[in-house]
Amino acid sequence: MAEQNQGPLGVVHQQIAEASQLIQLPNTIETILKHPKRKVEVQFPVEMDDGHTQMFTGYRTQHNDVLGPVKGGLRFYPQTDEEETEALAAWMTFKCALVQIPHGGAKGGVVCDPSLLSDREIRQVSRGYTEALFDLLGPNKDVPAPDVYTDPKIMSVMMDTYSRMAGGHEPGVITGKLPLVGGSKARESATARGAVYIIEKMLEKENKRAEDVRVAVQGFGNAGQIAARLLYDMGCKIVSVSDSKAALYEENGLDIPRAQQAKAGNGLQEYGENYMLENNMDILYTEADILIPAAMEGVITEKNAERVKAPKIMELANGPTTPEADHILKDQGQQVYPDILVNAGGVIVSYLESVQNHMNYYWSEDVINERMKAFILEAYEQTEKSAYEHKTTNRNGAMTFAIGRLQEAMGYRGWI
Ligand SMILES: NC(=O)C1=CN([C@@H]2O[C@H](COP(=O)(O)OP(=O)(O)OC[C@H]3O[C@@H](n4cnc5c(N)ncnc54)[C@H](O)[C@@H]3O)[C@@H](O)[C@H]2O)C=CC1
Ligand SMILES: O=C(O)CCC(=O)C(=O)O
Repeated sequence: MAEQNQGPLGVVHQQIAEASQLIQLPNTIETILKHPKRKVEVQFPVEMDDGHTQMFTGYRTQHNDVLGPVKGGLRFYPQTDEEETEALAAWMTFKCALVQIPHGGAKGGVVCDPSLLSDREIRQVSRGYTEALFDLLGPNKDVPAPDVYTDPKIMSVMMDTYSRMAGGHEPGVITGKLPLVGGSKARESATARGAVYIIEKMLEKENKRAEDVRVAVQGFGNAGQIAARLLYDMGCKIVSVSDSKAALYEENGLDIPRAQQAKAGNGLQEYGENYMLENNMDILYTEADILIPAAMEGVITEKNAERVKAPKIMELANGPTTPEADHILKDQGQQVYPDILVNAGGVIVSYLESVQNHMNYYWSEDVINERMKAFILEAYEQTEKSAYEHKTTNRNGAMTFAIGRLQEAMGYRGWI
């Protein structure tokens, strides 16, 4: 049954309800999982380059900390709001539980369009947000990280602001920093690489060659662009890529290094007019073996799920598929690999970054990739095993496994 709220919060509540029903979860636990521990809205002033002062609004939701300090990204995005932040924080709780790292879930956002801000203004927004939330953050409380339109430079400035206020070096307060100031190697590519490890394993199980696999990737930022490049380097045919302004399509496979060059220049459209899809969203309906939504929430809904042709949908974005669309895709025989599994490489390496910060000793890229691979492939096996045992979808498989761990921890800690 569809819940009234069809935004991201309605989506995550429906996902919790479906999984809870499958494992006959006690009502109290389902209720706890539908309510964040804390959500805050902050307003802070920033002096703009022209001398005037502008107020900015920021959000942070700490969803559930039964497994450890809460953790989750921060987006600088004009349309971000309290509801989106709360939904994304809940997904972080289930993601961390699924991949078995000792963290709870959180998420944050600042309402702004960084493409309209100078570097100095972005830095001041990062400082203002950190100052406003200082009391709630900390290596053992809440550890933010990058998400949409935020990057390692922003994370480094936030770490600097927190450290100054705390009166000592505190690298573990935030992850996704630049390596020179305590960031982990391999964090920038981690979200995409985690998904690629799963795809490699899947191809191995199905006895398929990368060269025979056609992939479409929606979103050409940290997650999408790096995934497209890693899969291209592996030999897959990347038939379509898109960002917020343009979508490219080439039946025989795009030249991804050339697309990256175009993106770094004037935009994907620079790749060539002949390759442009008329409508950006048409990327979702291309003939591909794997569709990777890697941009925003709610792009596959009951309105367009019937048009999606790819037999496998790997959710590199958070929340791209609504529950109604999930049901349509299942009836059409398509498999959706859920966000809390597919994009977990990012938070796994973030966890490894905080471990390195606590030790003050840093590992090589190979060590980090190998450790992340072990975590994510274990979660992949658990997802399929749980889906098989409950005769259900991979999303419900992942959610029931994660909820089972949360339930057990709540019991041990005496919450229930
Ligand atoms: N950065 C990370 O470590 C992680 C990111 N994610 C998720 O991955 C998704 C993408 O995040 P990032 O790549 O980090 O952000 P990003 O800021 O690096 O890139 C976002 C990309 O999405 C594109 N985009 C925005 N609206 C679009 C639209 N309507 N159609 C097509 N493309 C559109 C933008 O043009 C840009 O290329 C988000 O859902 C995020 O929550 C999930 C786990 C970790
Ligand atoms: O790296 C992290 O801590 C969180 C990344 C994130 O925001 C996500 O997985 O959605």
